[in-house]
Amino acid sequence: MFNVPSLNKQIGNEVSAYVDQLTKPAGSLGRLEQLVIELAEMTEAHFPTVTPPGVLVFAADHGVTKEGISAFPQEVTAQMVLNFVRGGAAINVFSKQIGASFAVIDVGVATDIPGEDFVNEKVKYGTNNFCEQEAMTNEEAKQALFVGHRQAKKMIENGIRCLIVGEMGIGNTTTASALLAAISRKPVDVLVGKGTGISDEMVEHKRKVIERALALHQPDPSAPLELLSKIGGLEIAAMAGAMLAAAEERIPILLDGFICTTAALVANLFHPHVGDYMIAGHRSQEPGHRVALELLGKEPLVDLGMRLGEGSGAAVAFPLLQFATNMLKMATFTSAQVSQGGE
Ligand SMILES: O=C(O)c1ccc[n+]([C@@H]2O[C@H](COP(=O)([O-])O)[C@@H](O)[C@H]2O)c1
Ligand SMILES: Cc1cc2nc[nH]c2cc1C
Repeated sequence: MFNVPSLNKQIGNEVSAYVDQLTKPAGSLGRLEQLVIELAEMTEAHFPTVTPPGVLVFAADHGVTKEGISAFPQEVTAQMVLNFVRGGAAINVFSKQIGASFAVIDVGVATDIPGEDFVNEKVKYGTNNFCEQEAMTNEEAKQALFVGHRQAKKMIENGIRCLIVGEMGIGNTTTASALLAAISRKPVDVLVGKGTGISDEMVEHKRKVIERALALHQPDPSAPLELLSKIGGLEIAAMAGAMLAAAEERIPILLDGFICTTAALVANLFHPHVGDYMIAGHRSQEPGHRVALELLGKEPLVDLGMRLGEGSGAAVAFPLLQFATNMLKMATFTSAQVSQGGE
């Protein structure tokens, strides 16, 4: 279904050798050196660039909110979409700062959203409550996946060089925790957290809600579309689709927090090479994020105690990618006539 190329390790080796010729002790720019090599392997460019970046925010609702698992009511999803449209959310401000193209996509908000400055690709008016029935049909999961795929392809055609995938969906830390429990086979209590800010008692209730859903559906991670249809979210499916599209086009993907990284794991179930095109932006406070990052084999660039979502943590980490690529503008020992050190 998806066609993701392998990394170009040869170009990586060539850039690695060039980085060692720059006027600095070998390895002294630390992780930034590794980053520019990874970006070269992804993009097949000796001088990779990540600008301009693009930010896609997928919004959808979750039937499981009926179980009382969030600190906020469901209508906040639609209200925040309007806030994104008007430019008032954190990701709007941060996107402007990093010069990103920005789009917000309704892939499954529970109500109709007035106005036109957003992409209306609604697949369904929110998922069903997965404690009682499947969240959506296989067909709906596939539709949502391809909404994300199309939106990312469009942004890439318009020239973005790095993709940030954000989300908005009240209840989606419950959905992401259920997906991660199915994928990692870890007990729910090590994954589940406070999301938007619930009490310890509510976290305990949230754990039971997720365990009920897992017992009902017995989801199998070797069948990712079924996994999404049983216990997924429409925005999570779309995020996975967007990541698959970016990897197909050799566009680096900068990951955000817990929900985004869970979507990344889902994308990896569709194609094992997608993860090669991902860089973890930040570590979210949600406990499951640590597990998701470990499973993906990624170490985040920053850890600022953030837990917002929307793509905000990735946007904050983005300038580090610019530092990494700009490193290649340094002089070499030869061009600057600086003596090289020995052993
Ligand atoms: O990205 C994260 O790590 C993250 C952690 C906690 C909460 N969120 C955001 O908060 C919402 C989900 O929280 P909740 O409590 O309603 O499940 C959703 O809109 C996410 O964007 C995001
Ligand atoms: C206000 C608010 C903003 C958000 N942005 C992403 N998730 C969110 C959840 C809430 C509640």
